[in-house]
Amino acid sequence: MDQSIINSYNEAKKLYAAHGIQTDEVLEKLAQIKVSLHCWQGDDVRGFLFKDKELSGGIAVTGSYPGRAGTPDELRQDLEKALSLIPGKHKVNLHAIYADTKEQVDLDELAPRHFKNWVEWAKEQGLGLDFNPTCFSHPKAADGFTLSHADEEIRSFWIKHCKASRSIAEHFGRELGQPCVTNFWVPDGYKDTPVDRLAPRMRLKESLDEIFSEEMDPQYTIDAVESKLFGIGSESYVVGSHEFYMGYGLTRGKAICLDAGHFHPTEVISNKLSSILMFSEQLLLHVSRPVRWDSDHVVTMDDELLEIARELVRGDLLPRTHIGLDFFDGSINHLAAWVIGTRNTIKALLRAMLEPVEELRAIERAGDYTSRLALVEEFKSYPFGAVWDYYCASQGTPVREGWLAEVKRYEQDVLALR
Ligand SMILES: C[C@H](O)[C@H](O)[C@@H](O)C(=O)CO
Ligand SMILES: [Mn+2]
Repeated sequence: MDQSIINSYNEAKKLYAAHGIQTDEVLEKLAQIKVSLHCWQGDDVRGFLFKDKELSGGIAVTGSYPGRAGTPDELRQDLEKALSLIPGKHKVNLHAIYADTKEQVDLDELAPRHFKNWVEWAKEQGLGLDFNPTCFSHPKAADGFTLSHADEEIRSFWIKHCKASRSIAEHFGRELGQPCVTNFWVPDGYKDTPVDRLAPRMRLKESLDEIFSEEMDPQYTIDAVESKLFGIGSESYVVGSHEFYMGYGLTRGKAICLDAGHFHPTEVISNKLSSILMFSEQLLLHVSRPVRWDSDHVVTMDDELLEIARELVRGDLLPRTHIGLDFFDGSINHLAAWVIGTRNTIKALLRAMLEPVEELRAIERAGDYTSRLALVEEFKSYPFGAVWDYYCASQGTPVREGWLAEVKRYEQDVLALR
């Protein structure tokens, strides 16, 4: 390792130690945290099963940056490259449409064999896998309804798909020796104000109860349910609202998934973590960045990211929280998006771990809000960068923007040839 990185780290170490923060221990803890990289950033949410089908479900990717993955092998190659530039050992989050098979198979017939190559690859790479049923970009989701559809035939198709997804997830968990988080998100909703808000919600509840009727070992798979406020084409009403899934998750023992882009523009998920985890065993996060709407921008080091990280660290909520990413930007290099968003998420957690939490808590309890504000603000310019650089180097990953040259080289040697 470069001596200047070690020297800067040692200087930073002393400053943090003066506040009772042991940086070596912090880095050991940080290395244990897994972030789930969403495969769909790699190909603009197209998948491989129905490549010609337009993206639907009220979500949108903009941009036409060249080089996106067009085959499972390309996607895995890109993920490997991105992961080599991110410190730590992580997970990859798959959607059902990313099945790697030559069979012509519809979503309701998917089985673990269609993901064999993914499992083999994850084993080789020492990665965990997470999973999602894909309830969009399919003719049976064309009118915007899936699990809450009024047509029984369509509803059962989606129930079958979700059940199949759970079996695939369980298989992942068994094979990889770590739980696969299966996230259920459906786009169902109305463009305009509905007359009957209740009936679709009753149907969604029934569908979910049916999907979860088979008990599965949490050692292998953990179910999560994701709410949304609105989507394109479901501006006035979303069946699976926050209140719906709060109730559902809490009464059924399912993890609640909070996507940072799924709330009102000034509403933040960081303020929800301590409440939800008081009543729920586990939580799934979709770390994203909404810009005026659920735009799924690449995660940056903004106030909300830092606040999410602080909540997880200060409340000791990390052991019960699964951290997933959810953004898709087609206007920049697809790998760079993963690297920037994931490195920022990990770096935010590090920053939060490098705050004098106990000292701050005592100050707050004593009512000394002046010192609270002063210390929190001063810590923003403590040398966390030196600790981050040391961490990246010790994990064998590029320091600072060193990763960018590697992405550019990869773009020239690999992506440009696609
Ligand atoms: C593709 C994802 O499942 C999707 O982004 C979902 O998680 C979501 O957030 C929809 O807005
Ligand atoms: Mn999401």
